[in-house]
Amino acid sequence: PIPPRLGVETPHADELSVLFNESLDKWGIDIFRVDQLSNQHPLVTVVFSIFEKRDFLSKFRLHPSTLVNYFTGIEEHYKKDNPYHNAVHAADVTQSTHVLLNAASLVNVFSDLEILASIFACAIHDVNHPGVTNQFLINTENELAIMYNDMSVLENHHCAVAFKLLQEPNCNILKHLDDSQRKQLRKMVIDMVLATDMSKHMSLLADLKTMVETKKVAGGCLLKLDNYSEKMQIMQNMVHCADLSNPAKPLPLSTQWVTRVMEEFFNQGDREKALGLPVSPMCCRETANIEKSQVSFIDFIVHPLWEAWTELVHPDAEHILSTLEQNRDHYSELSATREAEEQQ
Ligand SMILES: COc1ccc(/C(C)=N/OCCC(=O)N2CCOCC2)cc1OC1CCCC1
Ligand SMILES: [Mg+2]
Ligand SMILES: [Zn+2]
Repeated sequence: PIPPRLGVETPHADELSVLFNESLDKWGIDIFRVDQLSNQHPLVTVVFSIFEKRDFLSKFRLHPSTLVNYFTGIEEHYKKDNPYHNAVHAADVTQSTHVLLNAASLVNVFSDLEILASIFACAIHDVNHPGVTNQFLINTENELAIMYNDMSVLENHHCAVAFKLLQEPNCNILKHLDDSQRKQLRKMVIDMVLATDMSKHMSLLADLKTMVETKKVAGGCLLKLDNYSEKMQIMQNMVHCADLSNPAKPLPLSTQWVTRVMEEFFNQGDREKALGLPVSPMCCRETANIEKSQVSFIDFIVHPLWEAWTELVHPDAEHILSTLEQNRDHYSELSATREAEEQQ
């Protein structure tokens, strides 16, 4: 059967293709609307449309039905009842990275294979996420923590599931890549997905800052990226930025992500309480201060990262950084009024 032009069968195909024509390359596309219009296949349609737009089907001789088959399998392995870590988040991170790759100062920096690897990594980066953190899996001696010896447990699992699925019948989208390309892609995808483990955040950011400093010295051109590790550093930070981009999106999108991530945290807190385990930070639905947590998350993690990224790709990400700063002030004002109310 010939796959539909958007990769998915939906009664809203016309509306969805208008939305993509207008906003697939834009920061702040309403990814929740993509989820609705695509009949709850946001990841398949986002990946398929980005690959079409970048002409990857012909560049890498990807077969449309194999592509739809594989990413439908991946999408099905994202747990629909996770409030946050579901296929909509994967579609969001994938589309966000697609936009970041279009920065003027990144043109000609990455090869087509590196771009394919980045988009692929985003699409699979949280596949089969159980809706709890690495720490929870470690504390409960979950079979995944035993399997991966407590090291980047979730991120190792996401990679393994994604590459195992490639071996299913009619799923091998990389069939027509040569062995060297396939080996390079596999290594790049693993390097990027493992870098989405929040425990790597501080070292990733430190390296990014160093690169920005030296780049400034080297007259600001990014073309100096000749070795693998420097290029991979940029790709890892790009995917990490996309993974932490919720607070830098237009407020109506950002607030929906906050509600979803808190719901997932609170579910974990409920389970920790039921197991007699100490409840993790921000996971107690009785005591959590949602706005306050977002303000510190932005101040200590997200803003420093986006500040460094914005400097690296100056001036292409200025509007993203200013949206982040506006949103931060919004949460800060909300948290102040909430505190004032609680005083009365
Ligand atoms: C929209 O809000 C958030 C979005 C993303 C994240 C994080 C930390 N993403 O990190 C990458 C994925 C990851 O490793 N996680 C996923 C979340 O749980 C920890 C492990 C945290 C967010 O808000 C938190 C912090 C302040 C109140 C709740
Ligand atoms: Mg993750
Ligand atoms: Zn993620």
